[in-house]
Amino acid sequence: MQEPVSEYPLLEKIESPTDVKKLSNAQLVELAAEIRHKLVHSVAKTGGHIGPNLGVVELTIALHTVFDTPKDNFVFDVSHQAYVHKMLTGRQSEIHTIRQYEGLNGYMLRTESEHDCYGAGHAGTALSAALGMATARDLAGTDEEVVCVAGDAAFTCGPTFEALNNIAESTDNMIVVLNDNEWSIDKNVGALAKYFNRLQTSDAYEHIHRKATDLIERVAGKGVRKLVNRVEEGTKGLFAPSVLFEEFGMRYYGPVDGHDVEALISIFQHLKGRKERSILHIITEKGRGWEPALANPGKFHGTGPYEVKTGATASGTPTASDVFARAVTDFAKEDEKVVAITAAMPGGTKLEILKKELPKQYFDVGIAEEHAALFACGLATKGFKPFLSIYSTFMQRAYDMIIHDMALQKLPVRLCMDRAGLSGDDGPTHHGLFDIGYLRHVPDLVFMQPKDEPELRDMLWTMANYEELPSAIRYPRGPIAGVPVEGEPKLLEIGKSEVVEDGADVALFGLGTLFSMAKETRDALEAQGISTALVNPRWIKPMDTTCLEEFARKVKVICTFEDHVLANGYGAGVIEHLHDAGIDVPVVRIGWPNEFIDHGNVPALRAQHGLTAEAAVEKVLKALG
Ligand SMILES: Cc1ncc(C[n+]2csc(CCOP(=O)(O)OP(=O)(O)O)c2C)c(N)n1
Ligand SMILES: CC(=O)[C@@H](O)[C@H](O)COP(=O)(O)O
Ligand SMILES: [Mg+2]
Repeated sequence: MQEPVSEYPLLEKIESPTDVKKLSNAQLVELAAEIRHKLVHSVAKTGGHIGPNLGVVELTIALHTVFDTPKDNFVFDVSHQAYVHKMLTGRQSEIHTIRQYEGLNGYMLRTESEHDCYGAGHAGTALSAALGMATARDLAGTDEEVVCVAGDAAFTCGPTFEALNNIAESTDNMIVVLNDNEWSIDKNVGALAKYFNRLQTSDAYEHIHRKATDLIERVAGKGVRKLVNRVEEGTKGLFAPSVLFEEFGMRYYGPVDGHDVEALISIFQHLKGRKERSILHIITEKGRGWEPALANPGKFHGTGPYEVKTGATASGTPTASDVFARAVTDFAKEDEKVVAITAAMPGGTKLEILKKELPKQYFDVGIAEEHAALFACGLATKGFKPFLSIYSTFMQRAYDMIIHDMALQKLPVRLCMDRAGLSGDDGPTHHGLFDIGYLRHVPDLVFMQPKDEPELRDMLWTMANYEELPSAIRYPRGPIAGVPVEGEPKLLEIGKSEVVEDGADVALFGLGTLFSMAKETRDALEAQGISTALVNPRWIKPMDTTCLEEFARKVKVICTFEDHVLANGYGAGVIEHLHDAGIDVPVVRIGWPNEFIDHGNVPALRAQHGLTAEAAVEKVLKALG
């Protein structure tokens, strides 16, 4: 019987980079087409970073054609664009499991493959890590190549510049690829982005680009030196980036077409073994090869499942981010002192709403969370009301500024931590499971979490009117409880919990997103004749100790619920306080173990780690004896 004709005849034979090296240039072009087709159709089902990965197909093929991982090291910045690398390093048959529970991680992961020399997920780490690897190689006297791939927005990130400043003093031999597609998640921002953009649109670039491409066609495979010297001569002095990077002690090559696999192979063959600090500036298209992503690079930077034909994605219940951005925009309409800041995430935080309606009160500072926090402090000293919206996990970058600049000076910056709690698909680099731990102990700061959408808006309104101290709020990825927001926001009393149901045997304190789980737990306990109180704590700090002590003196067991690790979380604070108050009541806690939680869908991970009403009932009954 005839073998079925494969859709991916070349890709299916790629079990390792060795197989890539066997292909002719023409076959590599064909392989690129197969990879794009596979990516578009597979990510359509799983969701993921389709746009960035479509932009690096030729780059990744060329890298694996010329260099030899795992001996040579590839360090990708963020590594959200490493799906192609995974496909070429023995994982193409598993790419349909990317970001799925117990499937491939959406980022590079040292424990997933020997070809993944460095994990990531947060931006701006690649140059420094690659520099450390290059320096280690020099000290060890080995000869592997270290290649760092960083996007244009990675160059808006502080650590990248810290590495650039240090590179010439650390190694003489490293290759950097600047993958310039003009996009971060939104259009890239800042002086350097404008600079790169001018470069790409200048006549000189067109001239050089044509010449470089013509030359490659004529001399590819022969004296590549001629080609690169010509490009180098052609660009030296013509383009500021070459001056900029040469000031950092790096030899600048480019800009060249990042989709011309033959040209890229020629240039990498030239760069390999030159033992110099080089930066190759390539120009790519985010979403290349799939019309919906090309038309909307922002939407398809990272997306849920979509229709291949149209790019249509499911529209769901309003998310916490929608409620946040709508509320802040409404406040800003009434008060010109209300401003909002994002660190390159206008889409994810939904501050694109404010950007559209009140652009003067909107700021995108690039992937620069530390700077964003300090920028907000400066605004607050002049009487402005800055809402700083940064994902919980990325707010970790601004930890020192929160203590040293905000709390110590009592500057009323409003910290809005989106994606607080388990974020799911992105895995341990993105779960917002540590922010209670890194804020609960900071003096002179108030910190809250809403149980539903209307309370989220009430809390934001309370923050807008609170000038005494910095304030922080945490809310999850997606909807909170799916409760519609109506009417006008209410001011809440700071430090005052909401007692939803009274009870004499057990008291449940369900913080924020897990309030609904606490409610479900109460129903199950009441069904067993156990009188159960249900409290919406609202405030992580100042904790409502009056309410807590009142129940602790009355009931037999207290159970806390939080979408956070248990170590140094909300429940830990409850235990600390009751201990200090000399009240000896058993406290059981529902929350994440103090481990890094894998990627996957939230219900499966909650079930795996005991964040369910059933588990809570079991813990309470056990404590009741
Ligand atoms: C510290 C940090 N802040 C924000 C993000 C969110 N983020 C992920 S990728 C990205 C944009 C990356 O743009 P670029 O480096 O140009 O790569 P491209 O996606 O364009 O290939 C951002 C802002 C992050 N991963 N890490
Ligand atoms: C790679 C990165 O850090 C972002 O693209 C992140 O994946 C966005 O997360 P959300 O999908 O939760 O907005
Ligand atoms: Mg980019």
